[in-house]
Amino acid sequence: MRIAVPNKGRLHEPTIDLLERAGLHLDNGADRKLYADTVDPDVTVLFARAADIPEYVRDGAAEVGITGLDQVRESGHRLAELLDLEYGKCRLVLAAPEDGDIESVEDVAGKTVATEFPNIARTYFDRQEIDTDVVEVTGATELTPHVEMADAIIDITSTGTTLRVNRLAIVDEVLSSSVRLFARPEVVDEPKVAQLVMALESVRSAEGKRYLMMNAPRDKLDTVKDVIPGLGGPTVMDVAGDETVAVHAVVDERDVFEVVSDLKNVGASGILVTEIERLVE
Ligand SMILES: Nc1ncnc2c1ncn2[C@@H]1O[C@H](COP(=O)(O)OP(=O)(O)OP(=O)(O)O)[C@@H](O)[C@H]1O
Ligand SMILES: O=P(O)(O)OC[C@H]1O[C@H](OP(=O)(O)OP(=O)(O)O)[C@H](O)[C@@H]1O
Ligand SMILES: [Mg+2]
Repeated sequence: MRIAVPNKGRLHEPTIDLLERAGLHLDNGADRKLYADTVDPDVTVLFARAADIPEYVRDGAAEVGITGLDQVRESGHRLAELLDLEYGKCRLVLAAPEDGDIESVEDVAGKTVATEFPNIARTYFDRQEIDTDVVEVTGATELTPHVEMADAIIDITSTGTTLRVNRLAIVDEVLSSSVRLFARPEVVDEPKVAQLVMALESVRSAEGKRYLMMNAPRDKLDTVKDVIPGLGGPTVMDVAGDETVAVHAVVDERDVFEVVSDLKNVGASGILVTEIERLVE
């Protein structure tokens, strides 16, 4: 199985990090190569531009790909979405100069809109039957209204800083995007693909969770159990001697602060809090 992942830019590192945490360690020195082997002899990682990944997958150069939903929509290819990986969150918006007279989508009729996403833009305007001239640019889209190249833009925003700095206001949201795992429809049932989905899901399930281990007096076990907010009941193990048991549990990271002091108060000792790499549910 070949997995196409972004070769650079903001999506590169979190994607490599996710694959690593999923246990698919990439060969050393993978960073500057075009592809990398992994610990699994049947899995290779291909590095491609985020915008080209849908084409790699459609074409069969890779079975699956990891890239933004915006890129898949822009490509127009029909790919199966297997997982929302929930990073690279951004919105594609229609924006226009703050002090101009474009306040709704209808105001863009007969005007020019610059974008890196011409296919998404045309579909968006066609659906609303708004006749607009879409001009394709490959970056710095926010500049175009200031140099009379365009009256409005369709571009990515996340914090809103770039729009604000360029005195552009959001007129409408075109698409809400995040990074997804995509596959060619024909391969979705292949065992290797299912294995990858499970591995990536297990990393996501472990995020924000901690593993608690402690000793507790056997006669306090019920109170200890009451204090632990459960993802299922805790695991209880006998330890040498009759009076003490070991208790293990998975808890939400945001509960740890309170739970640990509660546990201490009800008699637990030797409390350990550790990170969880993966959680297969
Ligand atoms: N500001 C942002 N916040 C969150 N996600 C973003 C942002 N900009 C882009 N993305 C997501 O990252 C994807 C890749 O963006 P892009 O191709 O522009 O690469 P980049 O990371 O910006 O690097 P470069 O522009 O230097 O090539 C986009 O398709 C989108 O899904
Ligand atoms: O709402 P904000 O947080 O300001 O983010 C939005 C900006 O981020 C992206 O640009 P990027 O930084 O990737 O530069 P690029 O134009 O070179 O892709 C995007 O094209 C916007 O310009
Ligand atoms: Mg960018």
